[in-house]
Amino acid sequence: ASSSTASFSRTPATHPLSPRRREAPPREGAVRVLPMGSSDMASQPQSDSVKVAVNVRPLITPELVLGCTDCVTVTPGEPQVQIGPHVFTYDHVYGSTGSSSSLIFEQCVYPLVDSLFCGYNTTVLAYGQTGSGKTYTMGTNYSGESNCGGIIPQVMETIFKKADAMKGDTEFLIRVSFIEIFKEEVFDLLDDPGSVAKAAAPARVPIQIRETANGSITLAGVTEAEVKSKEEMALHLARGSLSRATGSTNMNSQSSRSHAIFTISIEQKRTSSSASEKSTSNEYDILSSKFHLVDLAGSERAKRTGADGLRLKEGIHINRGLLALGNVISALGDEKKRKEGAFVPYRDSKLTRLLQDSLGGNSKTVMIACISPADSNAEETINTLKYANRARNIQNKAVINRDPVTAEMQKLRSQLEQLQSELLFSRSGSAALEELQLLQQKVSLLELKNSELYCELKEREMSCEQLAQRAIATQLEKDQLMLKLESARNGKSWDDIENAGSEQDVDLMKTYISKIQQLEAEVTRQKFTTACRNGLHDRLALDKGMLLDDLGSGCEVGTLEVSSEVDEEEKEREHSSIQEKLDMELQDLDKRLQQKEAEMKQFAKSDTSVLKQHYETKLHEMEQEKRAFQKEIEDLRHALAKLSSSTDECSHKMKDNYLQKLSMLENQVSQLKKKQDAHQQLLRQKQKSDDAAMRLQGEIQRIKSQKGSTSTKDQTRIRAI
Ligand SMILES: Nc1ncnc2c1ncn2[C@@H]1O[C@H](COP(=O)(O)OP(=O)(O)OP(=O)(O)O)[C@@H](O)[C@H]1O
Repeated sequence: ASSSTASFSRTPATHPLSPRRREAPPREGAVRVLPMGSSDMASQPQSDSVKVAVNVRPLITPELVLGCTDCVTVTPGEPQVQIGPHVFTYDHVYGSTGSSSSLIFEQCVYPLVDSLFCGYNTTVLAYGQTGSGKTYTMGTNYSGESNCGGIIPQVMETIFKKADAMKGDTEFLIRVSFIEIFKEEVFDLLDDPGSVAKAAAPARVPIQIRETANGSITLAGVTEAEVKSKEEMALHLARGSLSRATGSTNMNSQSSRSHAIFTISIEQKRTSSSASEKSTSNEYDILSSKFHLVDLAGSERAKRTGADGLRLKEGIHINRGLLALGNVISALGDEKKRKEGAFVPYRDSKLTRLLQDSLGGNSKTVMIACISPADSNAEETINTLKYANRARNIQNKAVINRDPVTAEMQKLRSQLEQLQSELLFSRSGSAALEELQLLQQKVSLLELKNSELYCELKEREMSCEQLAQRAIATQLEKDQLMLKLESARNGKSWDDIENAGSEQDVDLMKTYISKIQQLEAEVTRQKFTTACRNGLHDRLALDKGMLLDDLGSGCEVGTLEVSSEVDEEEKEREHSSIQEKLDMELQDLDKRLQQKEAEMKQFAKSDTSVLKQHYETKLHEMEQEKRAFQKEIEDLRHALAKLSSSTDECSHKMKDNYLQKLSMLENQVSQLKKKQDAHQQLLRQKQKSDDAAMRLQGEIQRIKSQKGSTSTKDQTRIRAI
């Protein structure tokens, strides 16, 4: 981890991978930034409105215990939320019978990761009242569990997947920082490795916010830890989450008392080796971009949170920061004010200063408004929805962040080359100079075309990837529906069917589907290779025919005979090199087939009957356990019902105890149910994957025999030639 000046600026710091890297001073110092108008180094700003999604969490146990009812309605098939007489429309709505919450990442955040790799700054911001599910949605309270489903863990995974895929021609430098704004002071959550103990909090030194001459915001001395893997990044997230200030209130037993910003910085340098690539890569040389993942503290009312003393003070600071944020959103979201160029009060709080670029600046931003559906929270929910609605009008101006020093160097270098060649050719006459200029024009046109094609290629690659993801999702949905249908046919009740399918199963299904897709793609590729090779042989045969025709057409002149001999020799050489190539291709094919076969064997190796027996015993045990828990729950509910009529202190305490125990038991039962369903799904999945493996094995067998026959044909043809 390095301690440096982190930039929240509109443009990047100098890339450490650049040829002449400027070392940043250890704690503070101005980062060289590119003026917004420099069009040769930064691309034209993309006007982009802030996208807003609403996530409605389910009613949680404390709300159910209090007898709250659901007062939020999502219009089917529309990103629209209704609460009382108010109707709001957003870019997306999730939860409470809107789209499934698991789609948030895919639809809202995945495109931002793509933009991050194209050099844009990006932000995801979770906003909402206390206890509305911001931390849950963002996954900020990450404890190291691999499958917690929050946005940040998924972002981490996707970033490293993409970086791995681009490793061939791009060098990456990935860093993370994690800060919190607690009582209007900024603290570094990665600063102290042992900062788990909250008692150490007073010793923490707040970080200063600095503003450079051109208005960019930096954090002096914040830890920017370089990470090489998803696991390393996750470790920093988990460590920072532990250090974050949380406390218990009546509204949330684990309430975040600070605004947290987890920032992933990516610096990429293309390392294209071929000369043609180099000529077009100038513009893509070094890109620096940042992904801010913001989990705000929730707005709260002291009356409802029951906060006093320290908690009350924290609450006041939280509300003050959120009020300032609300004012900024209002100023930016009001079209009339924006057109009049009204003042935006970014400087009113540290939160708004740090989010200056995310709201109305150089960033592509998605805001996720989290709401509770409980009628007791209706007033706060309406407020959140109103703010979210206003945020949709905010216009950002995102630019691709290129490293300014490298871009400047590149420009100077090409100027120098131009001048040198002009000087050289001015000495050898004006005709040569004209010719040179024509050639230069041609070259720059070709370079332009090349870079356009490169961009198009990248876009196509991205859309291909997205399509593949969509295909997996659709297949998954189809499989789930088939499972449900099967369950319905087996006489399962609708409730059981609806509740079946834990996240674990969904993941397992995803893995199988993508594996099957991979194998199918491999099979198609091999078919294609065989077809290409056959085409090549046909062409070779044709060539040979033409050659014989040429020879037989009576070349009487001696010189012609000589040239034919030379031609023949050349063709022979060509053919033998093609033969070598084909041999290598065949060997490669053989190797691949062996690999696939080994994979298939592995796939089919596990003994279904033993597995089945194991799972069935497990299922039986779980059923027993679940029944015992359910009985206990029933008993507790009876006891509770009896106690609810009495008002004395002792019964009150007992009631509290029972409630606690009840929610604990409910939790255990739901865990067990999930496990049980997971086991059942595993059994079904095993069967399915066996079928798929069989199918693929058949396919491979077919290719093998095809390969055998084509290889004999190859040999015969080549021998004939
Ligand atoms: N989608 C969801 N499904 C199930 N439970 C949820 C969901 N979202 C939130 N919860 C539960 O609601 C409670 C409050 O969530 P969380 O702590 O994320 O709220 P918050 O908005 O971050 O609150 P605060 O602002 O006080 O920190 C937690 O117990 C969490 O497990």
